[in-house]
Formats: sequence, C-alpha cells, structure tokens
Amino acid sequence: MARFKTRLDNACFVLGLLTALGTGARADEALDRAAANPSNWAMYGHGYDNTRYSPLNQINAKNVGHLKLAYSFQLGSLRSNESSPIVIGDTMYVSTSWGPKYVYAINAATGERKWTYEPDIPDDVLQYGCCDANSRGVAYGAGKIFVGRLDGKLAAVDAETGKELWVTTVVDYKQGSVITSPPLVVKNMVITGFGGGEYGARGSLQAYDIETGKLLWRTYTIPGPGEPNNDTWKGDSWQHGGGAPWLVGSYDPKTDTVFWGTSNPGPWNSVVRSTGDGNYGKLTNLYTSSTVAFDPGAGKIKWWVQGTPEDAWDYDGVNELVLANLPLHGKETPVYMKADRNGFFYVVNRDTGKIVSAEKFVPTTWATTIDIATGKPQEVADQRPGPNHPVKGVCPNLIGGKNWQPMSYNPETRLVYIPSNNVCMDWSVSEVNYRKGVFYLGAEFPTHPGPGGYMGELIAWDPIAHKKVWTVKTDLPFNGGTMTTAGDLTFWGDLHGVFHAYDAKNGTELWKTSLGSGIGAGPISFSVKGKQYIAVVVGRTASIPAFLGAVGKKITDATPEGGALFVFTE
Ligand SMILES: O=C(O)c1cc(C(=O)O)c2c(n1)C(=O)C(=O)c1cc(C(=O)O)[nH]c1-2
Ligand SMILES: [Ca+2]
Repeated sequence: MARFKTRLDNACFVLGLLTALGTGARADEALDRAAANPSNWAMYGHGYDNTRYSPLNQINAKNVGHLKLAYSFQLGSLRSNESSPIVIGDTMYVSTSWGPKYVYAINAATGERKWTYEPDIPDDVLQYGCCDANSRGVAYGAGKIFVGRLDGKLAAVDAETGKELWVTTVVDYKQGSVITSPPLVVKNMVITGFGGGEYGARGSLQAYDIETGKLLWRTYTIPGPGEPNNDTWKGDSWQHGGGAPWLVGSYDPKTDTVFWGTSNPGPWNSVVRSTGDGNYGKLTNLYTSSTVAFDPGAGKIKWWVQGTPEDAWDYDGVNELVLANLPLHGKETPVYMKADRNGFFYVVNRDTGKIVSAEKFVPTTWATTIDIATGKPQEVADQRPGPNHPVKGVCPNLIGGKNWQPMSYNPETRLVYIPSNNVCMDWSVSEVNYRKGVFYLGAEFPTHPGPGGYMGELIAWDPIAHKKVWTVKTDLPFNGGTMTTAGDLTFWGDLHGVFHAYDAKNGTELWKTSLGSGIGAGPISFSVKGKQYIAVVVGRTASIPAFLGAVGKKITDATPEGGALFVFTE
C-alpha cells in the first residue's frame, strides 16, 4: 500500500510538472478559452469562428457618441496597412506591412511599446507580391506569436520578449509567393497558406510543429497526377494552377475541421487550363476558387465547395468562412457563411458540405443562379471570355463583390455586415506563358462603376432570408472590414479615412471620426481592467488601385498614405 501511494505521488508529481511545462497541453484549447474571455481579441477574426463579434457592451448605441481617442501608434509603413491586431490580456500584437518592421507588442491600454520584431527581409520581396506589401496580422499560441512573412517564411517569437524562437521556409518567395495573412493554431500546430495565384504557384496548406517549426504535413490544393480530380486540368496546367490559400482559415473543434478558401486558378486566361468540353458549369480546375474542408490531423481534404468552376474572371474563393449556428427550417444548423468574390453569398452546412443557399448580394451578371444540389453556377454564356470572344459589362469586376476586407456576424441581430463592391469590367484574353516569378495572367480587364452610381456598399445582410436589411452606399469601392458588438454597434472604416459606428439593427450612424488615410483593415474591440476599447489600423493601399484605371485613381486621390493604429474609448 505504501509503495502504491509513493508511485501515485510520483505519477502526480510528473503529471504536475508536465502541466506546468505545458507539455502535452493543447495550444488550441488554451487559445479557445482565451477567445471565450470577452476581454481578449485572441485571433484575427476574434475566435476560430471568424465572426468578428465582440460580446462587450460597455460601449453601446447609447454612449458611442462620446467615443474619444485613447492613443495612436505609428506603424512606420506607407504601404497597404491591413492588420487586424490581437489582444491577449493587457498586450496588443499588431503587424505592419513594409517598413520593414514586422510586429509590435504594445500595452493595450496605453499604447506604450513593449517590443518590436524586425527581421531582415530582402528588398526584392516587393516584386513578388501581386497586391502590395502587407500583413493582415499574427496568431497567438503556447506563449508565442506567429507571423507569416513576405519572404515566404513563418516565424515564431516569444510573446513576452519578442525574441525569435524559430523560422521556417514555407515557400520560395521568388516564385511569386509571399505570405500576407496570419496562420491558424490548431492542436499543437501552426497552419499556414501563402499567395501566388497571379504567378502560377501551385497552392498548398501546410502545418508546422508549434514548438520546433518542423513541417508536419503539406496538402496541395491542386491534385497531382494519379490523385482524384487531376483530370479537371488540361495536360500539365495543374503545375502552375494557383489555388493558393492566401487569406485566413477557420476551425470547428466539434468536428475537428479546418476550413480555408483557395485563390483563382492560374493563368487568368482559362483556355490554358480548360478541359475543353465546353461544359463550363461543371466543377473543374479543382480545387481553385473553392472552400476546402481539411482534417487537421493528417491534412486530408474532407470535402470542398467550388464557387467558380474554371474561373475566367479572377474570382478568388479565399474570402473568410464565418462559422455560426443558424435556425433553418426550425432547426439550429451549423453553417459557414461566405460572401464570395463571385457575387454570391453562400450558406453551407459545415458538417456535411451541403449548400443551403447561394444568393446574389451585389449586382452579378456572369451567372444567374447556383444549383445548390451540385454547386454548379448557371452561367450566362456571353459573359465567359475566350479567344476571339472579348466580353463586356461583367459584374462584379476582378476585385469581387467582396475582397479580403473581413465581414462580421452578430448573433443577436442575426445579420452579417459585408463590406461590398459594386464595380464591373470588360475582359479580353491574350496568350501567356509561364515564367517563374512573373505575372501569369493573359488578360485585359478595363474597369467601370457598377449600376446605380455608387461603387461601395456596407450591407447588413440577412443570411436566412437572403436580403439586405440596411445599407450604406459609398462613392469608392474596396473599403474597410467590419466589426460588430453586443453593444448593438457595427464599426466600419472607408477609403476616405472616416471611421464610423452604426446602430447594428437599423444602420443609423451614431459616431464618426476622420483618421487621415484610407481604411482597409477590420476593427477590433477588447477590454483592459474593465474598460472597453475599439481599435483600428489605417493606411490605404496603392496596389489594387493600380489594377483599376480611373476608378483606382479616385482611391489613391482620396487620402494620403500613412500606417497607424488608433484606439478609442468612452
Ligand atoms: O491569388 C493570390 O495568391 C492572391 C494573393 C493576394 C494577397 O496575398 O494579398 C491577393 C490576391 N490574390 C487577390 O486576388 C486580390 O484581389 C488581393 C487584394 C489584396 C490586398 O491586400 O488588398 N491582396 C490580394
Ligand atoms: Ca488572386
């Protein structure tokens, strides 16, 4: 008996030690708990569900008119500032685009800097990002901050000190693959994608050990020879077929599923990769312009939903997947919601991959409907460009009905707040050959404003009735992301640099302030010592406007460049 007790004591001691060291503990479970604490904003989209909903209500529809600046913090970058900060406890971690500083840790209540992570990044990265030098943020887990870098590397730094702990190469940036979005911590892994849809990269999602940075798995988003669906590609075109998962992922711990969207196929001229049967509505060039569900244990693909088969208009399928439970036909149903670049708003059962609905949320001309049984769009034949077949008046244009700027979902109003675009284009194709690190496009795509005389619209969207409940129209497209709170508020910044608070129920503007440069990033909210704050990064882009001709010039003329963080409180 005495011996047994000693053994048990030893076992308890070892177990206690292991717990203290964190060995065996799951980083994602701790992170999920951190995300459930309303004071934090623990991940890019608030939690694994990417709702960008803060349960804080100290700042609310009654008092938001008194919001005032708590502090601002200069990010040192004049490029595209797209970062959504995270807050763990009293520390905020915010990334910047090109300074080339990378991550700042600051006291979230005062703005005092704790540390700066400033790795050496070669200047030539700037020619390998399709759409400017940017970083949409960082991820936290196991006492570390993780950041994907423009040089194709993923780095882990100590959350307390900013000391670099490991760096690993995810992808050769010289093929036109930069990392612009934060990774996702799942189990004890750091999962990341990368860009390159415009350079003919072959996309993949990759998982790294959280402690060592060792590669655990890599799953291509384009099947190779011998793998299912490789025959949806013409010849060897799969090798440079795009499908890059360059934006952010979501995770459902209940079914242990990671969801990630994939980019446009390469090249933009679809003839190069067309299987040529003319059945354009069939699912083809898999798994590009899709939502892909992964088993994070082994990285296996469970199922996918393709939004734009054999995409010919640069409709990347990367937009964030917002996880929620919606009452559908009298039953709480686990879904993901996605406002696709292709102009359709998808509600999909996230347990099965079955489409519940897919309805237009912006003026959309390339397809009339989506068959929810098969996922096939009913295409408008005249709108698909090909050799000797230039097309006119395609809506949305290539920036999409919505681009990367995040939407938010409020479980109380049951509305989704979508930063949408109303822009159209003509499109003609040209011959194109693959060359490493060079744009692989083969298209001309002059832009013009969409119908109705406005180019941007903040839409409060009812995902069950598929209708707009309230909207705010703007003259410019490509405005900022949104955030919504339990204080009945929705926050949104625009490309004139104005940051707004609206009544989440009816769209009444309750407060606004001018921040000096166009806003692309999504705001966040957090609290420190019982006081609620609202934060947003400003700093307009110049890269996407360069694709948009006269429309783009309006965007760059609207405000000067300038990267800064602004934090407000009551
Ligand atoms: O296909 C790709 O790999 C890829 C990557 C990125 C990126 O990483 O920023 C963008 C796009 N595509 C893209 O199509 C796009 O419209 C876009 C806008 C932005 C931006 O930061 O404003 N990035 C990207
Ligand atoms: Ca793209």
